[in-house]
Amino acid sequence: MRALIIEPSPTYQRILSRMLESYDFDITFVDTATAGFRAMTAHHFQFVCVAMYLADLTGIEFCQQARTDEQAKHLPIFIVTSESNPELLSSALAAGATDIIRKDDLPRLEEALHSLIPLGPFRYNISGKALYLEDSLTVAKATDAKLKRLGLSMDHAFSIAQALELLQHNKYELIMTDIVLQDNETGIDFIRQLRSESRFQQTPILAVTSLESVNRRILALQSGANDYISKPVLDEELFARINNLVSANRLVDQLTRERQRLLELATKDHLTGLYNRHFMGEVAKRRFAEARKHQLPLSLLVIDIDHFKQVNDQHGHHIGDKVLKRIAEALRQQFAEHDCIARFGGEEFVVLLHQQDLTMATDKAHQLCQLLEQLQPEGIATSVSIGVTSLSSAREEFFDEVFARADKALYQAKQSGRNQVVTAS
Ligand SMILES: Nc1nc2c(ncn2[C@@H]2O[C@H](COP(=O)(O)OP(=O)(O)OP(=O)(O)O)[C@@H](O)[C@H]2O)c(=O)[nH]1
Repeated sequence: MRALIIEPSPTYQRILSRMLESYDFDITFVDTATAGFRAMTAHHFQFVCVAMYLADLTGIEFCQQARTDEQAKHLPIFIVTSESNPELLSSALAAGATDIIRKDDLPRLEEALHSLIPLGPFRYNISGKALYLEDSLTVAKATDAKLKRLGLSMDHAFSIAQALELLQHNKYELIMTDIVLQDNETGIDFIRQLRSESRFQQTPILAVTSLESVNRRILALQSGANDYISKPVLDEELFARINNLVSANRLVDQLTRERQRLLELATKDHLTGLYNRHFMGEVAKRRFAEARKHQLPLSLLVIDIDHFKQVNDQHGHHIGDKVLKRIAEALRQQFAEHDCIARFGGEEFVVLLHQQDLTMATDKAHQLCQLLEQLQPEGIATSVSIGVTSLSSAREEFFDEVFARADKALYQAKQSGRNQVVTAS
């Protein structure tokens, strides 16, 4: 990594040198624009800092001249100055300076370098794999080398079929596609195909288009590409666009995971992973309304472990927890996904049986009672008592009322000796 500093003041040369030394730059110091141009012909620099006033040119004139040279057209050039005259500063930007760094605000140079220079100490924080659909092996190889410098390894596909095959077996941080492909295929078809599948809805897609094809670029974006880059591809632009795409996608991933975590915390019981009482209340509201509206059956089981206090007392709370988890697992296996199962508290569980009438619900309750009697979680003989009821079709009922009826049935099951089902209509 080479940097060029064109600075006549030895003091500022020292200050800049000290500031950049931790970044392991190979720095060339010169004190005139002429010497600067000479150095730029001899070496390739990653960026240049130039003072505003030099013996031969101003920093503004230096920028103007540098920008006429093809090699230095896109080179980051920072004018480092004590000047604060806004007109002077805006003419520096107009002349092609990348940024103006005030001498009393030098840390801004570091910030600017972080966003501009993709290599060395300023390497983007990217890793993983990219897929590139490109029918030219030469272009693909050159891109592979560039992506390696960014920290991405690249798989290359010549055709859409090959790309889709690779996507079956690999996870990619980024998908790049050329727009014009061989055999009447286009990158637009590929992008549309990807976006039609839910698993690729969020994957960042970068379209690679030729400079003049504005319509294709628009079509690529309309088809679902997140961004495009035009050929001939400039390294710095490619790095910046990829970095933006991959970082934004990671942020979305992170937020999605966090949202999922918060949702779990709010809706699930932390010990068993079953829904909690609050969530069951919310689901019940919707299911009750739906059942009333369409005259559908709906039933409720209230399940309570018998003499659970003895399990805790004889085997310890820790084993009691394991028993609760094992019973929760059995409930999950026993009921369908659309039946809402919740731990209501302590050793009590509630199941909302979707579109099942009282007879069906009672059968299920009996099966469950037998299953749990045989389960012997942690080698401990356990049983449950179950109260069953259904939503009345004759009159409007709400959850609390139906729950109270099932709970009363459960109480009767306990009173009648436990390990049994009582049905209330
Ligand atoms: N291990 C464990 N025990 C719990 C938890 N929540 C509640 N309990 C225990 O569950 C037991 C419930 O006892 P009781 O309400 O007397 O009921 P029971 O012993 O099951 O008797 P019956 O319901 O009448 O058959 C108490 O000992 C509580 O401490 C929990 O999260 N983990």
